[in-house]
Amino acid sequence: MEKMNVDWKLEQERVDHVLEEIDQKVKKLDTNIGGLKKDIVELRKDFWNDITVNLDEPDDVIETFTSIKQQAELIGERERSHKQIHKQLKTLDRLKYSPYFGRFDFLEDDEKEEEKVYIGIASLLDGTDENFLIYDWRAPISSLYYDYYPGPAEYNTPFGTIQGDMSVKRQFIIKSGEIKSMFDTGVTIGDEMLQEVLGNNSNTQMKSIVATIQKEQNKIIRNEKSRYLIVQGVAGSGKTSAALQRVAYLLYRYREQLNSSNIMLFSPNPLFNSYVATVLPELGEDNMQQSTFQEYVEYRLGKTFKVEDPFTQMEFLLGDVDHPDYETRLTAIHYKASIGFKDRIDKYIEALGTEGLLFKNIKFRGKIIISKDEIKNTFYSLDRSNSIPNRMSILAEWIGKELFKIERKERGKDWVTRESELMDKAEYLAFYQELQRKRQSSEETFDDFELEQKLIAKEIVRKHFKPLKQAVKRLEFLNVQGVYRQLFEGISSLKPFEGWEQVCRFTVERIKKKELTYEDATPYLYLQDQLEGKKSNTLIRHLFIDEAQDYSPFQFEYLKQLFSNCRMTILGDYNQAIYAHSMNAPTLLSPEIFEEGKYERVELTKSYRSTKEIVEFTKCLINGGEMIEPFNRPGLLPTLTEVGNESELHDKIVERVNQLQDEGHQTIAIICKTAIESKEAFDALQKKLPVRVMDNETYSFDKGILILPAYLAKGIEFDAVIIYNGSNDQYGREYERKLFYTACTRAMHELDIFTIGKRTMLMNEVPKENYYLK
Ligand SMILES: Nc1ncnc2c1ncn2[C@@H]1O[C@H](COP(=O)(O)OP(=O)(O)OP(=O)(O)O)[C@@H](O)[C@H]1O
Repeated sequence: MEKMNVDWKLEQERVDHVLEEIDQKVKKLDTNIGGLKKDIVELRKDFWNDITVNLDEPDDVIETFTSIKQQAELIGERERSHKQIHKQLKTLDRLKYSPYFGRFDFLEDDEKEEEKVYIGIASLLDGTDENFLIYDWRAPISSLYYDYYPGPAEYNTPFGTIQGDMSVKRQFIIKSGEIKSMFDTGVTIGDEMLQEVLGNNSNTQMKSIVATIQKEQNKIIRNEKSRYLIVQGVAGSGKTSAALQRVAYLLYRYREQLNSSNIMLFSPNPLFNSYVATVLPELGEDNMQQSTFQEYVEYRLGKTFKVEDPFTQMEFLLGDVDHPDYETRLTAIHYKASIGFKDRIDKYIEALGTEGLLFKNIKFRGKIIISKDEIKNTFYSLDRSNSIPNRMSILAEWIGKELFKIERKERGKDWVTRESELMDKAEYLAFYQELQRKRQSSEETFDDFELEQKLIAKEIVRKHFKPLKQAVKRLEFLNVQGVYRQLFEGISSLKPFEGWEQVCRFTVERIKKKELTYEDATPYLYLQDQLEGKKSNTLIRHLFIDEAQDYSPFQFEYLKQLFSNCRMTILGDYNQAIYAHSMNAPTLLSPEIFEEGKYERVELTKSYRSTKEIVEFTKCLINGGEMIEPFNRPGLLPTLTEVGNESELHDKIVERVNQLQDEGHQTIAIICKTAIESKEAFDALQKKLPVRVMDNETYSFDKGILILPAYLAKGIEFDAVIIYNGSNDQYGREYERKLFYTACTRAMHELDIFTIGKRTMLMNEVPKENYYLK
């Protein structure tokens, strides 16, 4: 105890010293930034004064141009430095609040002196710029902190492995420059600290976990070897957290080659996007690009179709089982997600190289000017050794030329004369100015009125042809819709399975109505891109896919093509595979869909989110749950309350919510099965509680009482979770097991299940002592 007090005093003195150093740095930077700001303001003010503008002779023009360029570069450079310093100041500000969270002492083999390594969210050098007062948590040496306990230890650097011996390993909680707690730790870092962090109330925004990264998570964060890193992690095991720290790590490790615009995160819904948006800025990094697969689909197909989103698909499948299309859809969803369907499309594409492509007539002013047959004949007359996309671009060029011929002929037509007469003053003036401009840059002379009329005609026709030409460039003459439909219309009459006819009928009917189901979106885009030869995205160099169990093998093939040079970090949990296509079928998490030797797979089995009691309960809800290991944070048993009717249900929920709030819980989620049930719950509860309902249009959430369907709660956590109606009527099918599990695992501290009538059979395997029957 005595020693600890002395240590504490010494450590606080060091913190004070570091804070002084930070202050010195801030002062220095403040002076620099002040000077820079003044420079920029003055440079901007004098921009034109310092430039010699002379446009008389070509040489002078070049000189003027160079002078402008130089001046602009000068400002640009100052502005970049300004931004840089601004960023440094922000980081120093964070360090000032909490300079570091860990320390270990390391004696490198063959060295005499032990180094005391302090770890924080950024590196800090002392006044001589030689010694590290703080090491960035991402520096090579810092990995020792996450990977070893005192004893022999080693770490990798770009120049080789360094070996040595670690002695002290210490953790700190420092707030406002004051050490609040300090522990010497052993095997795992931060049992005490984790207890403290995890015991806190949940937040509406995810937090960074740098101070308490666990060894197995560190493996994910620092992995550099494989093209595809697959992480199967149980609910609450820190997959999303590890993914975000990994983004920060990559940005640090490859800071010369990589910036935040080269990294993209695909997340399950827009709400999740905002939930994770603060983690990287908290670590002093810019956020990566974020999107959802659906956003991409909408961007590509939203103008052509009413595209169904995955939530609507889910509502359908969770809803009326007796719907006449129910079984057909289920079959279609499974098949269209599979590699079998992709193979079929690949064969189809091969055949399309010889026959079967469909085109659209090109019309101008209501008349066909190039017919679809003409286009088709031209396409199939092209050398077949060229790929379809190559032939498509040759075809587009041919159409472009044909259009130009037609365009020229149109100029003399009556409609053009009429239009030129109808031109209003403003339009005419615009044309006239354009002509003047052309006159300056052209050899032609325009004295003649007739010539001017001709040019006006040319401009009018050009204007009308412009959208047509642009559409041709976008290959819109190809009838992708028809080609896709044809797949289900008997051209390839091979029946892959029983019930295929119904799937065909259903698909064609939908497409005719300009509707595209979610399961059709990926195959449709795949087919389109294969025919058109879409270039893959080269900007994104690292793609993160969270909730990867929601992606089908077909989607993965598609993503691989879309991001062909990209590394991928793929994270998910097969026990949370709640979409129909991923149930009892391979998903993006399944090793068999990856090429041997190209991927690495990491498993996380420890759950950090929920109390031990909640994890012991939820692990019994799924098959194979034995391997889930709770982090040892004690709490109360989950409860089960059976009631007789809805009004009793609402009374009990109100009572419980009030109690939870009194206990200090700030985010309380009432989780329903579907959006429809959420709406009903909201209507009933809103008179009695300040509740908010969330749907797939909700982009962020605040603390309080929330009602939402389980599929929207994915990836997110709450202090307390109330299952709205966990009865056997609601969750009576095997199909709903993973949904129920996902809902229950959102709880950090408290889980209460209410049921009208008999509880769900999905709880059959849960031992009675794992919950409290009210
Ligand atoms: N090493 C850690 N230190 C502190 N907190 C952690 C750590 N690992 C995970 N957590 C916490 O556990 C909770 C769950 O983490 P996260 O959401 O990243 O898990 P997940 O595996 O993505 O979960 P799910 O699949 O259920 O959505 C979060 O509150 C996170 O902050």
